[in-house]
Amino acid sequence: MDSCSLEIANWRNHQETLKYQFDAFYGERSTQQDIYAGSVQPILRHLLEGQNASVLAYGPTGAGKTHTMLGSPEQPGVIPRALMDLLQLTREEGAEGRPWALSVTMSYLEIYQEKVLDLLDSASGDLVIREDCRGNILIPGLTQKPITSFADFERHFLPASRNRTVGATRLNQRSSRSHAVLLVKVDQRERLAPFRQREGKLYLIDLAGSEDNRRTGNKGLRLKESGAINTSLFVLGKVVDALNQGLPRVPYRDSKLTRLLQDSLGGSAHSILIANIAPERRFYLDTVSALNFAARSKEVINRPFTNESLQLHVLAPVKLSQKELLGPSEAKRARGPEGEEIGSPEPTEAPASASQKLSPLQKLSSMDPAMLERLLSLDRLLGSQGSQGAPLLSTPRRERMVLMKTVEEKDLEIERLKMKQKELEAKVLAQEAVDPKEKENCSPTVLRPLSHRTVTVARPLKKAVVMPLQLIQEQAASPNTEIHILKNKGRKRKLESLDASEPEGKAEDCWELQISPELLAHGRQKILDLLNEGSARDLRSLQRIGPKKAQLIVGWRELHGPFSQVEDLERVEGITGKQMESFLKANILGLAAGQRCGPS
Ligand SMILES: Nc1ncnc2c1ncn2[C@@H]1O[C@H](COP(=O)(O)OP(=O)(O)OP(=O)(O)O)[C@@H](O)[C@H]1O
Repeated sequence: MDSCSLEIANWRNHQETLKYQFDAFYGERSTQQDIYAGSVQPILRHLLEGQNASVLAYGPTGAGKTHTMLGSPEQPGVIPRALMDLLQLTREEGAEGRPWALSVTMSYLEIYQEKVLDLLDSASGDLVIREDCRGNILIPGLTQKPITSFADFERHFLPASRNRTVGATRLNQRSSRSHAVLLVKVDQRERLAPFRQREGKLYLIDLAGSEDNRRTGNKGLRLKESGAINTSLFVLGKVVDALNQGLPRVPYRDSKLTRLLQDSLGGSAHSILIANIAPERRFYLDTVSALNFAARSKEVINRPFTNESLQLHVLAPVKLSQKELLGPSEAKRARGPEGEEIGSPEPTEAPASASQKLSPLQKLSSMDPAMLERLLSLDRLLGSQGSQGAPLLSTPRRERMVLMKTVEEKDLEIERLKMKQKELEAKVLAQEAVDPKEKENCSPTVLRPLSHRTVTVARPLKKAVVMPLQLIQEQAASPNTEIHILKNKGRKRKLESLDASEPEGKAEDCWELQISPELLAHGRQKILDLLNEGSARDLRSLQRIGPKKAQLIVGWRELHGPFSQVEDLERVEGITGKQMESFLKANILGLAAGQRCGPS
């Protein structure tokens, strides 16, 4: 329609059209330069402000993502153009006499079948993705090559690109079978006081294409790859939806791709999504799906911020004494045998005079920013509560550390209690699923939000264990009866015998106790058959399986083959061990209840 919108026929209703509004729309006549200059180039300057940026090419297989990102020698794409400009910018900004010294490094990786592989070091194995205390995503062990010129970049990038996994499918002779991620880091160091440091990260991502395997003709390995690609793109969609809906849990960890992009999706980056679409009729549904995804992604609001810190050696020029830094007792330990201050050529000044010379910022600069932030918020909290005494920030470092440790421990304890709470909630819900009548009897407090409850809400759970226990109660009524139960020990299931005189609470925890071993085995087999043979729709008939989980299960099955036991569900990305257990319990108890209420 115009440079920001497009309109396509609505396949559901031929009288209507679907209209999409984007920041930019590039038609068939657009050139690589149009896309780069119009949408990508403007974000590069943010890297020099210490902010992150990312560009993702998304779309169905064969629609031109690699062409857009890499291009050809005649029509270079986003990656070579961005690198050329960024290196030029950093040379200008980092020139002698300018306030900041700049350096650029590059890393290049692919996510292939949920493995993170270093393309600059083909010998490296699957790398782990971690998050630091400030929420930055890191990949320890990933190669970083310093680059100062475009020739440097090409020297590393071109051979590494050949390491990328590609393969022929019916729709693309050189189809990318992995998500390729080029990471370019710009580090800045201020040449004069206060010697600030900044880091800006640029992710340039060529995503693997979503694939309809009926059309790609994928089989064997291609089908497995396709399963991994579709699952991770599905999770990407889930993340975008969760961000749009403001859900408390965004499932970043459900795939390597979204985990890696955690600080670029709804995080601190300037993000651009390029949705590649193919205008041919046979790609119509792929086009609608890519446009819908792009429209949803456009709603995500990122909040870019500057990654800035102060260099530690800044403390020497301001003559900060060891005592100021460490507190009196640690300063003593840090002194040499003659009492001279280690690492300080200047004579020691009295703490009072030293501190008078320091601005508050300089004093705080010695601290880990995360800790500083927490201390500030604690100080604010104490202030708002009218607490007496010195604020935390002016207590000596050692005491501060002790206080921080206590706070951390309390946090961990709260987290542990929250987990316990969730576990109990899951049990209550499982029980409700089994016996709706009991649900009516349950106290309404069971469904109150977490914050309104105390941590000991086990009582409704106890009350909810009614129907399936009948069998046990019958058996327990006869003295000296031994009941066989299946007890969870780690992942191994062990047959143990439990004396009927076991305390009631223990019997309650072992829900398998509530049904006969035959019924249990039958239920497990029925669920396993459904997991292996059911369509996404069939899977939704299971308790605790919604449309998204059903899709994840189908994706996993495509990738890894049939489940050998129900517990394998835990291996599906996005399904935790706890969820698997609560799934097993709800379904088996549900089946058992069905059998008991049946015509027999
Ligand atoms: N705008 C374009 N101009 C010229 N050729 C193009 C254009 N877009 C794509 N192509 C060509 O179409 C073919 C498929 O494109 P490409 O490999 O970039 O698709 P893709 O979306 O990356 O696919 P996959 O997801 O399977 O990796 C390539 O041969 C590419 O050169």
